[in-house]
Amino acid sequence: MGAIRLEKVKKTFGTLDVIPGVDLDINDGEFVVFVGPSGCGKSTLLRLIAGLEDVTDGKIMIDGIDVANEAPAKRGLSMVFQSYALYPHMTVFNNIAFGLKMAGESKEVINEKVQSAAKILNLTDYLERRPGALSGGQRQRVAIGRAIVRNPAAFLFDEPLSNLDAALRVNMRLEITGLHQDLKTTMIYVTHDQVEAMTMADKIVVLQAGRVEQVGKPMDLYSKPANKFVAGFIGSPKMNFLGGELAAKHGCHEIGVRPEHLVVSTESGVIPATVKIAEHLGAETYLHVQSDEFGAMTVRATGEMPLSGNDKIFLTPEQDRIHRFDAHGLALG
Ligand SMILES: Nc1ncnc2c1ncn2[C@@H]1O[C@H](COP(=O)(O)OP(=O)(O)OP(=O)(O)O)[C@@H](O)[C@H]1O
Repeated sequence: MGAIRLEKVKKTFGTLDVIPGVDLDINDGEFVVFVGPSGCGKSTLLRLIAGLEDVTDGKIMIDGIDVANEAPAKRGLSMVFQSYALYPHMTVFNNIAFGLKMAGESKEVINEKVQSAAKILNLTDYLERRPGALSGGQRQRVAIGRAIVRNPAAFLFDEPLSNLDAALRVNMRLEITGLHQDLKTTMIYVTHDQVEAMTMADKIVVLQAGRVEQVGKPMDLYSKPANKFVAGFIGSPKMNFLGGELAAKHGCHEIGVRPEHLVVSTESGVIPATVKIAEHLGAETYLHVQSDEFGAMTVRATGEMPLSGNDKIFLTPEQDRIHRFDAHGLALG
């Protein structure tokens, strides 16, 4: 089991109100991603769940029991850190086995669990090496192995991939998603990278300044963001926000149009613009353009797009892809 519920969880550091009050339900077996900009409180929220920080107020329920005042070891959760936190003088086997040895497990049980985790993580050939002789991705897998053998109610990941290079990050992302599919254990994953959130999560929790801005499935946040913050944070490149008469025509303060929802024409359209930079990626092209009325905008076009700097173009938002926002930045239905 691994259902986690936060009830009015608050955290202050001295006079700093980092988490003013969060309510959240995480279902057993769910992959939940906490995402938000630097300093929004996502690591703090994870550390509160893990018990590495004490709550100022509120309840942390794991399978119906409030663990807010329990020691970390009593919560049945396993945390995987960005820094791996491996013991450099121990072999991979002993690093993975460490927690089990401390818990007084028998040699047979330890061997069986370590071998089984090593198999899942493709580490069988590396069990006798020390962490210094491993790649970053392999070290990360050892850290995950150490979490797996404890058979936790939930795995907690704190930006586990941010020390890895871009290609390895994509690989490890797939490995962790695959691991979740195999183990079906609750996972809470903290990242500032909305691409990781979109690709890995069953459920995304978008945080800003310690507040939950929106909770939902990745594609729901993409297609129905609750406000401008979520609209601008989820999706890449970022949504364009356009005010003025165009917004007034749609009965709102501002409209939001994603770069992939602007139709590009060299002949006619709603928004005249000048291409500043065209980034040709092969399958798609990012156009960074300037409009007299709306300023800098980004457009994502697919197919052949033989455009370059200073070309004059016209952009037309796809009607059914327009997001409408009021003066407070809240989405209008
Ligand atoms: N021990 C502490 N004492 C005082 N302030 C802290 C402490 N830990 C965190 N904070 C503050 O709480 C806020 C949230 O920090 P937190 O690390 O949770 O953010 P984050 O969203 O994980 O950011 P990042 O992506 O940069 O790690 C920040 O303003 C931070 O400076």
